[in-house]
Amino acid sequence: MNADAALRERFAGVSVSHLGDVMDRLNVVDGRIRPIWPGCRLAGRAVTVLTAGGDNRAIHEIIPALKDGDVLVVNGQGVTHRALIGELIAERAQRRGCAGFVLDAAVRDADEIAGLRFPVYARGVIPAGPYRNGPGRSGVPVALGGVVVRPGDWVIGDSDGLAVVPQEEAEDIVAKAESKRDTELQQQDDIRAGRIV
Ligand SMILES: O=C([O-])CC(=O)C(=O)O
Ligand SMILES: [Mg+2]
Repeated sequence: MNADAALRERFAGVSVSHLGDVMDRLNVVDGRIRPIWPGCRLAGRAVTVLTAGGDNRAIHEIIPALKDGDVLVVNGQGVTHRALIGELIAERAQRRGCAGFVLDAAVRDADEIAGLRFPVYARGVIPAGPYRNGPGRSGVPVALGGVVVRPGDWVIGDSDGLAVVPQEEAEDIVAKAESKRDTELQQQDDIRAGRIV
């Protein structure tokens, strides 16, 4: 297993709440960017897109470059009256090994994406389709629900929401989150055994 795959597995084993806690409760994304199907989980490194509201040209352009474990992070200006992606774009990305999408924007084809079990987090769901005119950029730092995401940063999602882990600190942060998880598991045992009342 390469280093990224090993880290991905460790991130998948901790909760987003614990990751937020060990980053001083910062680096947690606006809670209005939600998983679009129940049980959705996500861990991978960011590939970034900045696009005009309601326009997915830059997303189409980046899909063929996606690699195993990438998370596509899109700043779509928070626009929720037009969907930037749907089932077809999702399935193309999934077939390239993409770990999921996170959009500060809306999406569509929610049932079909749930059927793919492809992790997608978005600010909204709406049937209205996108324009494809541009402008857009990729590979730049983007804002995601109040947090800066640079290409290569880790993005972790569970049912509570999303956290962004700076790439330089990934090992340190995941180790602290594992430690917090283990401490709380012990506390849970103590509660169940009546040692903590
Ligand atoms: O039409 C689009 O570009 C978005 C969409 O519904 C899909 O990817 O299935
Ligand atoms: Mg569609």
